[in-house]
Amino acid sequence: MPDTAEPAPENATLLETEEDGELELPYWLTSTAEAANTTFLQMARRLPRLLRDAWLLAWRASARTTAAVLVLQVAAGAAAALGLISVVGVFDGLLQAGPTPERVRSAVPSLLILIIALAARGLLTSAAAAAQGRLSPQVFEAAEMRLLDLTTGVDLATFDDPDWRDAMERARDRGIDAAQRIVDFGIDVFTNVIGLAAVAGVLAVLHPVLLPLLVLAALPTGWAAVRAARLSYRSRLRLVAVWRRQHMLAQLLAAREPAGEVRAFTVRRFLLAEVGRLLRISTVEEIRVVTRSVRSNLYGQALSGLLTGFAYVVLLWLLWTGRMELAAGGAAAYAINIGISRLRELAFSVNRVYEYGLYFADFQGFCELSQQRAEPSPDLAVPARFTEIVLDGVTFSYPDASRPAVADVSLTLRRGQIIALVGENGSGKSTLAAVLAGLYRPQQGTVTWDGVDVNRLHPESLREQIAVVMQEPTRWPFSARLNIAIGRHDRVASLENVRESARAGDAHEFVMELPREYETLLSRHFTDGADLSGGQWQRLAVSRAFHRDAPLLICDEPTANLDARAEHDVYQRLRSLAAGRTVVLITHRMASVREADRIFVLDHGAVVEEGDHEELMATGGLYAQLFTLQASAYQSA
Ligand SMILES: Nc1ncnc2c1ncn2[C@@H]1O[C@H](COP(=O)(O)OP(=O)(O)OP(=O)(O)O)[C@@H](O)[C@H]1O
Repeated sequence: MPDTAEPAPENATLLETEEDGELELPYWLTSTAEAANTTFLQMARRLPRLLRDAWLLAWRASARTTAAVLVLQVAAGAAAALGLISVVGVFDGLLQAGPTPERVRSAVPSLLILIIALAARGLLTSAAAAAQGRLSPQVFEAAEMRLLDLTTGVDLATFDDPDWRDAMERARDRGIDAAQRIVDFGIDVFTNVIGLAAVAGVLAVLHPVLLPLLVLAALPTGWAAVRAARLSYRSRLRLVAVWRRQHMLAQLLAAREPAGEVRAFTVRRFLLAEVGRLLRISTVEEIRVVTRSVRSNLYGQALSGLLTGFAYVVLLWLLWTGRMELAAGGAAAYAINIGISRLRELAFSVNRVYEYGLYFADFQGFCELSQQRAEPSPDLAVPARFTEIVLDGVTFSYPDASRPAVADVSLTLRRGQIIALVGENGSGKSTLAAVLAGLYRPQQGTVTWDGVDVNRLHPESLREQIAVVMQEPTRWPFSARLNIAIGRHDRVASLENVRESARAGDAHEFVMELPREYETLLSRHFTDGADLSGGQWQRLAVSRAFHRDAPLLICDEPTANLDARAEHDVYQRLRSLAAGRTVVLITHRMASVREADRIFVLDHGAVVEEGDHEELMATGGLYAQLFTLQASAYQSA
């Protein structure tokens, strides 16, 4: 076991030693790191932007509820101000000359206003809290939907871009939660600012010197709050990499798929130790940050306390020297008290806004990036049935790849043909199939459907015409029935339709043996869920493609996991299905390719041979070599 599994000493500030490369800021965090290494003033300038973004998010989630929260909070602030002003009237009444019953009587109207204002404030604050309670989950919902919408709206090649994937994972990890929190705390900031404005307004009316005194008393608390925010902001930034790694490992340890390997390779203790080490790092760091924040807060509060005391002394001096009425003095003391508690709450919510701002930046960064990468969607729709698809000089490279995966390929597919793509591993067959399926846009060359460039067609309308059996078909955690019917989810499918497709894909028999037949849930993650073998999943995928009933069927090794009999059956059906349709077949089983109308042999992304089986065998090239090799292997077996 590596020595990294040793628990860290309690007092070590592990993150400051930086011996572990993992704790250095990864390259993808550098821009956020710049944001964290900002001065006090720059931090202060960030606040309005964060609040504006929170406001936009809330407004998009529900304009009505957001407006309700704001109006109610402003009204509550106004009621609070009215309450404060009526305190002056109460003191005024009570402190005037004359017999006590007379004084009480003259204080009653103001007292009534005070009671009504306090009650109104209570009601308005509760209504605002209720509206905020409704808004918060709506923001979460909107943020999650926006993220998924943008994720699924980018073109497939973007998924191969590591920077985008990284941004996506960070946004998913904490970004959505941060979006919700930043709105919550943004509203709290607003609420406290309104409350404070009410207090400040009243103090300014009572005596102009009181307002600067309140601000002075607030400064140390504000300083402590921003300092604590900066400390935790920086520390979180440094911990993000550790958290992500710990989170990923913890998820792997709890997932079904790696559970077998975790045991078979006896890596349980090793992985637990690694998770423990990462947790320890963040625990030690968090304790360190909390200790320092508490210390700053203590200094801030103590100084604020002293300055508040000073404010009261000035107040007494104003009264003593007759510069202020006793009634106004009483109200001012009350207002200062409320103002200080408002300030404390404001500091807390500003702190939280900064904290969540870090993750919220991930969310927004990802949204911007994905909007730039969104798939273009021109209006032109594909004709219902095509006669010819032509690829002319098509070249496609993956992001950051040194050489193209498909290089200068020209070929023609006609309606009703079975086309086979063959070649060794990595020769570009799957990539070419994805280009044909309209999933990748070639950087050079054109793909035309009956003479129309696919770039001018709406991508979804193009894909409506295509059914694909992927090399690794998706195992949808739905019922067997829905796993097939999802091939045409927009069309109501009777069980009989689904059965027909299942028969065509050779899935019917095993589905009937499942505990609840077509209604069996195909996921072990749920109670009563069943799992299938690799070959059975593949048969379901073939059935799904049959069910899609599209004029172009692309099969990327549809039989790789099938036994010999199932493979034979599937190909027989593919052939009968090809009538009136075009089938593109990718397979390493050369015997299945034999009867294709046209065979294209790929090598390093380029088509090196083409023809039917006889023609290619006669040429004696790569195809003949591959075919003879496989045939002789079977014969000698
Ligand atoms: N998502 C990807 N990102 C980057 N490179 C990729 C990606 N997928 C494939 N490649 C590269 O593109 C080349 C062609 O791969 P492709 O999967 O098209 O080959 P193939 O002929 O289908 O292989 P196989 O027979 O193994 O399925 C390979 O060099 C591969 O490494």
